[in-house]
Amino acid sequence: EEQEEDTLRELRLFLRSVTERLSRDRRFKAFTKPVDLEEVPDYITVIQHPMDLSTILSKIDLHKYVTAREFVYDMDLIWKNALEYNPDSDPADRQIRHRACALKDTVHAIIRDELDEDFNRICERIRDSR
Ligand SMILES: COC(=O)N1C[C@@H]2C[C@@H]3O[C@]2(Cc2nccnc23)C1
Repeated sequence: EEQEEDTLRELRLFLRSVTERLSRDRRFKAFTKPVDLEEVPDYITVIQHPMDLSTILSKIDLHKYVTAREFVYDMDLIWKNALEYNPDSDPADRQIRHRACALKDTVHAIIRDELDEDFNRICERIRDSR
């Protein structure tokens, strides 16, 4: 009903604010757009489910997320993909893995600090009812 749409609208506002904050952080530049599959042709053979911040922003606007849990699942894809595709000891791989870990810790800290538990439970009940 209308109250549910009000709740989901508020969730989208929160998820956009988190995603835009992360997109402005210079540490996360490599995560802002999809990896270019023409520049990196083997990427799609290694990573089955690519994800990036611009794709998450598009999914928010397409109403793909009804809970923060689904949003965090896609955020976790970003840093897990980076750890998987960049495993080597060379400085470039180490730098992107460090940034991937920073992304993971930042996302989880923002959700812990800024997502109200009762609001989250209302979103989860909406999802379970659908
Ligand atoms: C999230 O970003 C990544 O996992 N990567 C891995 C790719 C390998 C390396 O860096 C990336 C893009 C790139 N493009 C051209 C040549 N080499 C590279 C970004």
